[in-house]
Amino acid sequence: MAQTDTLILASGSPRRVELLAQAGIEPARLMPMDIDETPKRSEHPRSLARRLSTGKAQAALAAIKGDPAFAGSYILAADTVVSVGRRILPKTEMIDEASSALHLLSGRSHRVFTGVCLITPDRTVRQKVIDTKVRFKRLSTTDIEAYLSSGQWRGKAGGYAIQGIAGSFVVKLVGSYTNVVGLPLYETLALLSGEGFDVHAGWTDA
Ligand SMILES: Cc1cn([C@H]2C[C@H](O)[C@@H](COP(=O)(O)OP(=O)(O)OP(=O)(O)O)O2)c(=O)[nH]c1=O
Repeated sequence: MAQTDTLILASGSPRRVELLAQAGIEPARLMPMDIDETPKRSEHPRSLARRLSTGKAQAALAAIKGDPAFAGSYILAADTVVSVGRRILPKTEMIDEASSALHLLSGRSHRVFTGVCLITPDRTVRQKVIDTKVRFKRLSTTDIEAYLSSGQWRGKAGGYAIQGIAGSFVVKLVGSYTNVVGLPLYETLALLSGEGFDVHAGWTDA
């Protein structure tokens, strides 16, 4: 069975590292991949999450190609997309983007799609997209202004982080919580163990 020392996480997201650690998995290498995340015209959020997670994993594969140090490595990547209907919300880097996203999310349901892609040592490509339905309470002006000043929206799909203050906005969640944070743990571990990775290797007392 493969061990943790063969896992490359093609991500710079601290949340994804934390989520894997939560499941006792510590990647041997972090390889953030900078790819163009612009959605195609009228691209469905599910297809965008699939395409970007696969793109990140393939970019990491290209980066290690031919390097004997990485022979036998597994590459894991993910991409999280938030949508209201067919409308894809941006990963917010500017406060006005976050403000528009929060106004749009207020008092309604939205969906969070996370694509997960695993490339195995024999270069098999496995991918899944998991979606979670989330309903926010109606956000007051004070809620939104206070959230914006918290800065927790920075670098987050849809302008919020459910694992922080925005957890208090959620009136209903149907599906995987970890999927919203950025990596659906149940499905990711199933993918890894299904491809021969020993997901229990790190389940020792901390
Ligand atoms: C919706 C939501 C997103 N997020 C984060 C997860 C991701 O880090 C980010 C979505 O952007 P992504 O492009 O999926 O990931 P990233 O750019 O942060 O990292 P990388 O591409 O290197 O893997 O939003 C939360 O932390 N909490 C949430 O509730």
